[in-house]
Amino acid sequence: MIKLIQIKDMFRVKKFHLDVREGIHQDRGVPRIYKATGKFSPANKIGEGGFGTVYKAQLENGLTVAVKRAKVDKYDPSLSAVFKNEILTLSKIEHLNLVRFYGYVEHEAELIIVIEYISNGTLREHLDGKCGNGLEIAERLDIAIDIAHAISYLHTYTDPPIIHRDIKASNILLTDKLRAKVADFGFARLGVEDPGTTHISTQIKGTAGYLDPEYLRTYQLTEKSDVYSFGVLLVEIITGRRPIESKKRLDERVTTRWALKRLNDGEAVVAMDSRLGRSVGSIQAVEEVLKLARQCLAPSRQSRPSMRKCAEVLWGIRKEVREISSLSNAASSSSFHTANLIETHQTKSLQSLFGIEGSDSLMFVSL
Ligand SMILES: Nc1ncnc2c1ncn2[C@@H]1O[C@H](COP(=O)(O)OP(=O)(O)OP(=O)(O)O)[C@@H](O)[C@H]1O
Repeated sequence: MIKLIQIKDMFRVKKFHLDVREGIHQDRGVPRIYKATGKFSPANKIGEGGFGTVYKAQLENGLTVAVKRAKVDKYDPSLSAVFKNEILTLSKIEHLNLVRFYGYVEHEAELIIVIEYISNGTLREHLDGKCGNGLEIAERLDIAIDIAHAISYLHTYTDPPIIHRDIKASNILLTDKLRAKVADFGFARLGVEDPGTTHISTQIKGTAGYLDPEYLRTYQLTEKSDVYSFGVLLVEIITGRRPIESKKRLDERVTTRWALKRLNDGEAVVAMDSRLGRSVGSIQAVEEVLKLARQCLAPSRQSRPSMRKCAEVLWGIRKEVREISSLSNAASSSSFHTANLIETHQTKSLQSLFGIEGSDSLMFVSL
């Protein structure tokens, strides 16, 4: 029988470790996953990553899930290592803005992870216009805040902290209500447990364009490497561009460098995604988000804010945008009111001038 670890069970870490140590040889789990995915039918395929293929599946109990099937290669054990790492990390976490883990199957050559199915594509697909109707500034801010909450949770509220190491727009899944869920924990690492230690020394993992230069140089990994990637992601959210745009002019190829130059030259609006509506609120938000990105992208990790601080700054920006938009709504409705008053006044004056009354007079005025 497929082992679908219930959410409440996932926190019995001891039980999970036992499962991992002994392995779960669920010979009957595989047929059930075969059935749920239509024998891994291409029609049910929803994505392909470097380490496996993702399928949409319907379990017997009616639950729709995403099934990630590892590309198991006996000559390349690193593939299954990435998968097992993802299982281990997913089993330790639960947060509204992280993709939910249901269970896994390991049997002979099959290694399968069963996770929550998120229906609305990735953030990158939305920014590319392949999904959805284009994201407005308020939606982009909400998404950035959701991601900041998810990473803050990983850094602050798990013990030991978890460093994701692959924060990028294609790893952010969106729900129908445009809530963001961080996915893909294949590269995640447990952070330092000992308060006297500042970093972990480890080989470089991640995606080009999002990688912390200090980690690249020193092989020292801390939570601040995720903060750096989050800074790249913020620039991506604001500009709509990918971190590396190889077809652009030389000075525009590295998006963070180009966007921060625009910010430093006092023309942040130039870096704003052309699909974003221009308003006082959105332009101000773009500038403020780029300022936060600039801090996240500081060359030295000590100068970067914590993810918690990033979330707080983003809350402040969202609050300002809401205030500006409600003020401008109030102003436009009050100017509408004033215009109405003027028109009524003019109507009355004209009525008295021409000695006419009723709806004809209104027609006359509107002519
Ligand atoms: N839980 C899910 N619900 C819906 N779609 C998903 C889910 N997980 C992944 N996908 C889809 O499958 C694609 C591949 O996901 P996967 O995590 O395997 O790789 P990736 O992050 O795109 O690439 P890589 O692992 O090489 O960085 C995603 O881009 C997404 O479109």
